[in-house]
Amino acid sequence: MLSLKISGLTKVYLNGTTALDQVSFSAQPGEGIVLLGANGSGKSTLLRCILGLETATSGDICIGNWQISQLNSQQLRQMRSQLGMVFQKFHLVGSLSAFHNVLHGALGRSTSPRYWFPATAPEIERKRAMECLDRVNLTHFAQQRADTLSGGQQQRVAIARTLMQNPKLILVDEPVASLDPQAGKEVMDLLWSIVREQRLTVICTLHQLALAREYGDRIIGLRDGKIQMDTTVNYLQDRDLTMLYEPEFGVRCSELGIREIST
Ligand SMILES: Nc1ncnc2c1ncn2[C@@H]1O[C@H](COP(=O)(O)OP(=O)(O)OP(=O)(O)O)[C@@H](O)[C@H]1O
Repeated sequence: MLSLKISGLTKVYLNGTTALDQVSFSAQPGEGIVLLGANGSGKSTLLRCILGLETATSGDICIGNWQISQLNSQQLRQMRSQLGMVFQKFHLVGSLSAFHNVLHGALGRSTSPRYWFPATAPEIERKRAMECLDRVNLTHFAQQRADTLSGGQQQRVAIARTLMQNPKLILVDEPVASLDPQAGKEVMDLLWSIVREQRLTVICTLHQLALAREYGDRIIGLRDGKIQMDTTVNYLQDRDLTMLYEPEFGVRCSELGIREIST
């Protein structure tokens, strides 16, 4: 379990775009945060800064005892090995089996070539990979090529690969954007039950407001790189959601599943 503290984080890209503007918040161990915001509001930039893939223009990020701006590249790699990442597009190696993809989750622990192949990986890692596949209910698909699995199954393999890392904090970027509603719900149920049982800290970007309401303990909304709202789901107001998405983006509230505001 890791805590996360973001203080005054600002990111201005070289072309002058301010993607994040004085973003500050903390996440406690075991907290499930859903990050909302229209396209271009800064969600991916925030995740990339947390991963140390983008350098902040100012401000800082502390993950556990690591202060990201102070880390050298070796320390950054060490820090990243504690973070799991689940992406919209799965990022599996399609020609490899589900099992082999999951095994690759152990590569953060060792760069030894032994870890690259199922035949040479240590027995303990192979056993763990099967346990991770079992946790996502894919034991029977272990030897199947990843690119022959359905989208929902591929996302479950990606979750198993993340589990293989033994992450303390998980960053999830639109995990169900390429899935149909049923598969998306199954993936979210699975992901959140794992997060709960392991008390992982999770930050998950979503575009589906119904899912955000269902799964987020806490919802942080970004607009134009600024935090527009930070609230627990019980206190989430339709008005707050409207402020995130309207009016500049021209999205009708009803299309987003937000009730129209009567005032
Ligand atoms: N490498 C980059 N160089 C310049 N500008 C960038 C770069 N990456 C992102 N931006 C800009 O930063 C802003 C925030 O982008 P970001 O991708 O973080 O938003 P987002 O909320 O993740 O959007 P989406 O929901 O569409 O994924 C946008 O205006 C985007 O055009």
